[in-house]
Amino acid sequence: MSYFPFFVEIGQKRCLVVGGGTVAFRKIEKLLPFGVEITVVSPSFCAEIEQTEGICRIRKEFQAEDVEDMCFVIGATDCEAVNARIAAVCHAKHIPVNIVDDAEKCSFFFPALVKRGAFVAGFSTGGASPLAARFIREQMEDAIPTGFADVIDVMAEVRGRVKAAFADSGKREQVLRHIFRLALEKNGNVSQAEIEEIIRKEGEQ
Ligand SMILES: C[C@@]1(CC(=O)O)C2=NC(=C\c3[nH]c(c(CCC(=O)O)c3CC(=O)O)Cc3[nH]c(c(CC(=O)O)c3CCC(=O)O)/C=C3\N/C(=C\2)[C@@H](CCC(=O)O)[C@]3(C)CC(=O)O)/[C@H]1CCC(=O)O
Ligand SMILES: NC(=O)c1ccc[n+]([C@@H]2O[C@H](COP(=O)([O-])OP(=O)(O)OC[C@H]3O[C@@H](n4cnc5c(N)ncnc54)[C@H](O)[C@@H]3O)[C@@H](O)[C@H]2O)c1
Repeated sequence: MSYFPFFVEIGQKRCLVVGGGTVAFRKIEKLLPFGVEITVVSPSFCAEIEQTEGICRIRKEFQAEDVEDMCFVIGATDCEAVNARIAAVCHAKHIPVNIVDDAEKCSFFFPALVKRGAFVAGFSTGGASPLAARFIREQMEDAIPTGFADVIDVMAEVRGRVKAAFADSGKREQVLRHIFRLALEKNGNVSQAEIEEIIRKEGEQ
C-alpha cells in the first residue's frame, strides 16, 4: 500500500512523544527543525533526549489524558500493550498517530528525510521496508547540489520580482530558469547585481 506525501505545516503545533528511548529520539530529532512543540512522556529518558534543548520532558507513565490538545502523537515505547493503548486513544479522538512498533496502527509514517533549508524530500515504502527507504535517502543526500538551500532562498526571493516584471507566463518561466541555472552553478552565491542583469537582459529580448 502506498501513502500520499502531504507536506503539512507543523510549526508551533503540539506533539506528544510517548517513550524516551533511542527510537523516540530519532523521531524528535526529525521534527525539531520544523518548529514543532514537543512534549515527551516517559518514566525514563535516554541521554540524547535528556540533553535535547527546547522540549518538555514529563517523567511518568502514559495516561490517556496526555493526548488532550495534541495535534499528533508518537507512540515509541518498548511495550506493545502501551503502544496499542496510545493508538486506540488517538484513533477514538481522531488524533493522527504514529506507532513505532506497528505499521498497521499508524495513521501516518515517518519518511526517510532529506532537508536542505526549505527543500524537503521524504521517501517511504509504505512500511514495506524502512531499510530500503533509508538506502534511497542516503543516495539522494549525495545527489543534492552543494548550497541547494541557498539556491532555494535565491529563487524564493526573485520569484515575486520576476512575476511583477514579466506579464507573460512563458517568459517568466524562462527568466526563472535562467536565474536558477546561474544559482546552481554558483552554489547559491548569486549577487543582486547578477540577478538584476538577467532581468534587464531578458526584458530587452
Ligand atoms: C524511514 C525511517 C524514518 C524514521 O524512523 O524517522 C523509518 N524507519 C527507519 C529505520 C528503520 N526502522 C527499522 C529498521 C530495521 C530494519 C527494518 O526493519 O527494515 C530501520 C533501519 C535503520 O535503523 O536504519 C525497524 C522498524 N521500523 C518499523 C517497524 C515496525 C513495523 O514495521 O511494523 C520496525 C521493526 C521494529 C522491530 O523489529 O522491533 C516501522 C516504521 N518505520 C518507519 C520509518 C515507518 C515506515 C517507513 C516506510 O517504509 O515508509 C514505520 C512504519 C513507522 C514509523 O516509524 O514512522 C527510518 C530510516 C531513516 C533514515 O535513515 O533516513
Ligand atoms: N519505527 C522504527 O523506525 C523502529 C526502529 C527500530 C525499533 N523500533 C521499535 O521501537 C520500540 C522502541 O525502541 P527503543 O530502542 O527506543 O526502546 P527503548 O527501550 O530504548 O525505549 C523505550 C522507552 O519507552 C518507555 N516506556 C515504557 N513504558 C512506558 C509507558 N507506560 N509510558 C511511557 N513510556 C514508557 C521506557 O521508559 C523507555 O524510555 C521497540 O518496540 C522497537 O521494536 C521501531
